Amino acid sequence: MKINGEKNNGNNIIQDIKTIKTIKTNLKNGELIRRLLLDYNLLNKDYKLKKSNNDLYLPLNKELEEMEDINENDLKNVISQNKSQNGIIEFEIITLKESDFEKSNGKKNPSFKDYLITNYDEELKNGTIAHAYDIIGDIVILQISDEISKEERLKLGEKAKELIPSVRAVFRRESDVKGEYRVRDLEHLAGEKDTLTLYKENGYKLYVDVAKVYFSPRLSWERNRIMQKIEKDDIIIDMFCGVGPYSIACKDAKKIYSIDVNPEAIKLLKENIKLNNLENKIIPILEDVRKVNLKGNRIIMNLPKYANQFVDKALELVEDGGTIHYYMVGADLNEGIELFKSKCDFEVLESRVVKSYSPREYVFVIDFKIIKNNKNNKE
Ligand SMILES: C[S@@+](CC[C@H](N)C(=O)[O-])C[C@H]1O[C@@H](n2cnc3c(N)ncnc32)[C@H](O)[C@@H]1O
Repeated sequence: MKINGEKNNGNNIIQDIKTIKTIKTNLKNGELIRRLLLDYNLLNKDYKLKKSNNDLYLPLNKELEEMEDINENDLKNVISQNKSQNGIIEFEIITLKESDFEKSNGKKNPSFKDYLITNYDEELKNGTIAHAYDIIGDIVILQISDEISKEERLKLGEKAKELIPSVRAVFRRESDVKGEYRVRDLEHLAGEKDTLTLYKENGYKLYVDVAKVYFSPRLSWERNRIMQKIEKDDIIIDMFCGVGPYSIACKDAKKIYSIDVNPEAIKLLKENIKLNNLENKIIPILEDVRKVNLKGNRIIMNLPKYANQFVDKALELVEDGGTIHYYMVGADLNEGIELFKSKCDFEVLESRVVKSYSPREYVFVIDFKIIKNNKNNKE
């Protein structure tokens, strides 16, 4: 990152000072924050941590600025919510000069992103190759357009395998998520062809088969937000559970009903329930949610593209006074609010952009507290 291009007192020398976003905390909380940053792949391993008196400085990845789904506030929330044994974690996010840090290893390999920037500048600019990629367990999924030749795609796959740490297999997105199961086609580029992996986030683990089920690591921040809202008496209905990331994030609730129509997702959900010792809490249901008859006080509707078709069903499932976490795709979240206005009385507890979806559309989440469910009262 280059900022501060300054003219030097008439000498006309342009000075580029490389800076690094950094977390400053005390030594006592340093280890906890270091582990959190590693979990989210946000610790910049090119530099050594810096100690000064009682303070520790942890350099952040430049990804923090590049990724549209993580912002500084999200990071602050996640850290604040992980209370240390002694209570509140004190920290601040500051900007330091690169020269304030010692390089961790002078002979270090370039990162995959550095490799892309050096060799594919044009493609990054015209969007045929993206900076961003997903890491799910030990599988990497790149975003490379069909316009890039197969030979070049395979070469990029091999480079990603070489330069991204702990990678077993590299694929590329061959289509958008599609169909009822919301699964995308993948092209294998390098490493093993096995698509099953073990993924960790927010203190739980998940088996994910990237070729058979929907899964997005970019929602881990959002799941953390939901996790913090769970009360011990909550009855959760996860209407579109997939392999269960939201259901498992709700593990402090009393009971969680997890529904999906994809048999592969429910098969993995059952494994994930065992993996996280939640057999007595989560009830997996392989079914079209339209056919399910249940009641809960917290409903999770993570099917953003078609959420508007399932609002009546969600209102049938929710108790009066309960909450619906409504994920939707659109240009403006008022589209969702207007839809609910025609069906029930509610209060909006919280709303936010979760991630961008297309050049003009976003995935939003709106937390609706359902005060009076007019539709059910009429029936
Ligand atoms: C966007 S994915 C979300 C999965 C999961 N919540 C997650 O975050 O990984 C939506 C899920 O809804 C499921 N689905 C689609 N239509 C459904 C229906 N009518 N009833 C139940 N599940 C459905 C799909 O199979 C898919 O797994």
